[in-house]
Amino acid sequence: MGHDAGRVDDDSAMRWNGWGDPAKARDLPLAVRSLLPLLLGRTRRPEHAVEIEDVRLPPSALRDDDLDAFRRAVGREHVDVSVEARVRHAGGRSTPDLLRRRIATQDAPDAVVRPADHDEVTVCLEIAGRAGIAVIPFGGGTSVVGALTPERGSHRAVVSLDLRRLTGVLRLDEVSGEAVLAAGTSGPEAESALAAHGLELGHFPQSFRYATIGGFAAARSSGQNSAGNGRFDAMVTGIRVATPTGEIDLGRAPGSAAGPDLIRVFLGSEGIFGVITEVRVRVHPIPHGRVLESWSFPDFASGVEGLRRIAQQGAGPTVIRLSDEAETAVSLAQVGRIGKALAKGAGIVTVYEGDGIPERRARTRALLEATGGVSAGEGASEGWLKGRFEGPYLRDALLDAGVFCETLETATTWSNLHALRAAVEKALKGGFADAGARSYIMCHVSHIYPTGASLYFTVLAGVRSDMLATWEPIKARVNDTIIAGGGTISHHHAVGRDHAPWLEREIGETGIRILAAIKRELDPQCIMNPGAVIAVERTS
Ligand SMILES: Cc1cc2nc3c(=O)[nH]c(=O)nc-3n(C[C@H](O)[C@H](O)[C@H](O)COP(=O)(O)OP(=O)(O)OC[C@H]3O[C@@H](n4cnc5c(N)ncnc54)[C@H](O)[C@@H]3O)c2cc1C
Repeated sequence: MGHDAGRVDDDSAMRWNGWGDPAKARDLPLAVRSLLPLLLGRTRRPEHAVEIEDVRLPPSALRDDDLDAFRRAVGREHVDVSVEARVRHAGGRSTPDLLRRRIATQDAPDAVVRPADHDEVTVCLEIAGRAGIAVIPFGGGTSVVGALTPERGSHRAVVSLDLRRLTGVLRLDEVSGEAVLAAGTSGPEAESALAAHGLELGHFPQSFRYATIGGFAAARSSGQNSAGNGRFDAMVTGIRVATPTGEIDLGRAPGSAAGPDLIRVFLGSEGIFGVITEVRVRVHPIPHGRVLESWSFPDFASGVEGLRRIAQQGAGPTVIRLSDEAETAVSLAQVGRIGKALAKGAGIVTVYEGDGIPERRARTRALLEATGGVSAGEGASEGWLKGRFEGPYLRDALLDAGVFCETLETATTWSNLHALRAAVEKALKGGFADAGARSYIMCHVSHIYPTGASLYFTVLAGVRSDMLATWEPIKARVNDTIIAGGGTISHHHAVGRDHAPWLEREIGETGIRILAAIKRELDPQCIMNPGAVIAVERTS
């Protein structure tokens, strides 16, 4: 399969204040522009966003001796205090992150430091520990939960430790189907290096082109092929981490009863315990053959029933994605067609890759037909496949046009899925209505398990006042609703700083104490990404 491979290891590959390839930035397509007034009423074009040259940052708080120490560790050219480098590492790619990039006065890390390997990472952590400098590991910079916000904690400065020089397949065991990948390897780099051996990892989040292997592990990512390949956690068989108090290298056997599984401690750790430098993953032969089929359901509920049966009976598509009526109506799943054709009901996209496609497809078809689905040919699935990494470009164009656009996600059991979806939708609609804004809420299910599924919401709103100030209380209300409604605070975007205040309500006070104790042991000075996942005051 083609993976749109390409190197993305230099900063300029990503638009500094938006998504993706700067050359692909574009205005809103006419069809979308005509649709918006119908959905949201009149919107107000915001002020022009600032250019990077006009951004004002506080001067770097690092001293010459700090910079010299980092330069000796990684090489002079790999320590950068320029405004451009600092701004490019000032946050992730959530809508609040992008809104913060649109104003002139910003905050940013005091320097960007780029180690080349595990040993250089270790030395950087030693320097930071001795000097009392906070460190934020930086992979692809695609976090959408505030995990890269330059928080200093109790420290005088913070550096962004950019890991994209740690690249490549470090070891390959073709007999066992395992590869050790350097943590800064991007999705396309990993797939093209494996493809040279006829192998595939098969992890394709929408951020695939920019996000890194270490970031997938640190944020417990889940990709579009999760129905076939599982979430990223499930692909990880080993991990190497540099922490401020020592190294840990885990995962010597495919199954083990040697105490609690410490690999899991680092999956989802978002840089708070140390820096993941290597990830061992299971790989499989590149699948040959791909079959696409789209389905139309009378409504979301019958589509969900089809998905539940597929998950519980192991029918076997590689990708399955169900859009609700609102998402189907505007063809959100097919980026090139958004707003062009208004469709009814709820649409499902299925993709099959690999062996045994005819049998897997026949099983899936039988289950979807039994729950009210009608096959709609390849069309919508082809459209989805073609545009599956392009959707985020649209958000920039919407923000430029004065339309608020953000996504959020959760997961719950099948029996609770409809209640949770309704509650989240109500919280979103109510929140925007209270702020005097019309909103359009869409939802899809794209990760399924025998016991439940994810819910992924895309929100558009005609916010006429300050977008960030309007969104923050609505997001808090939605988080409250998710926790009260039995959902997880994140199915795959992780915790970062945006969800941290809600984590305790999910894992309990004892859960937070366990995480804080691990952090105190590995990072006693709390230099590692302070304030992400657990509040700084819980770790001291
Ligand atoms: C448009 C868009 C679409 C997205 N689609 C998906 C999707 O489909 N599925 C999905 O799961 N997520 C998705 N995300 C979220 C994001 O891409 C994932 O969380 C991804 O795993 C982050 O990887 P990264 O390399 O960019 O990490 P970063 O954003 O750089 O970092 C994320 C967190 O991990 C830490 N970190 C990064 N690397 C390391 C390391 N080597 N060691 C220790 N800590 C580290 C950082 O400090 C930070 O706390 C999307 C984001 C965007 C903007």
